Amino acid sequence: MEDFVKRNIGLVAHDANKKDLIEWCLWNSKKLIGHKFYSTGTTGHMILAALSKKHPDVKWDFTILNSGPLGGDQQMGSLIVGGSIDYLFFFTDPMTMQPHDSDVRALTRLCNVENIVVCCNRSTADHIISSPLFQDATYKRIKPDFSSYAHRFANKPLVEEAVKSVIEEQDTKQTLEKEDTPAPEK
Ligand SMILES: O=C(CO)COP(=O)(O)O
Repeated sequence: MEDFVKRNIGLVAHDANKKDLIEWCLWNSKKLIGHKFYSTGTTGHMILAALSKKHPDVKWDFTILNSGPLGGDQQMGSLIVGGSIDYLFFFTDPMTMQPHDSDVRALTRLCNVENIVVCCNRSTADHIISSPLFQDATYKRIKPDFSSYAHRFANKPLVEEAVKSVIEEQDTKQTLEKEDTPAPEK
């Protein structure tokens, strides 16, 4: 038998998709045993309850974050950037505008920044969990190299130039402000 490869899996679903994700987890529950899970608040509590009911003897390893609209999506994003998540199963609702839409977009964007596996619907989730790569210890995701972006100001003359122009701009502004100030009455 192949060695078990423990994955770090994010689980999130919008309200209209929670039933779908719970069903999917139950359907794949045997394949999910032994992995580590991170989930937004409401989704996480519901999935953990369902899995615990189906497998009362299994000790599920769940870290439950805040509810999505209360910062949970951002916490998940932070975990992704920190390298703690390998897969994100995020069943999104295509029909309802979310109050935290900016967080949702930021979360999916960070998956692409880090090149982690992400899917937003059940069919794709089926394909991912059935992929041989899901249990292939030799597969290593390519971590995109953004070092040239991160260090774009590392060039010393460039930094000095930027700082100098900010200071000059401020000096000019202050001089103009002084000129505009009415002279104090005698
Ligand atoms: O809103 C969500 C994802 O954007 C999910 O949050 P909950 O799991 O707390 O419902």
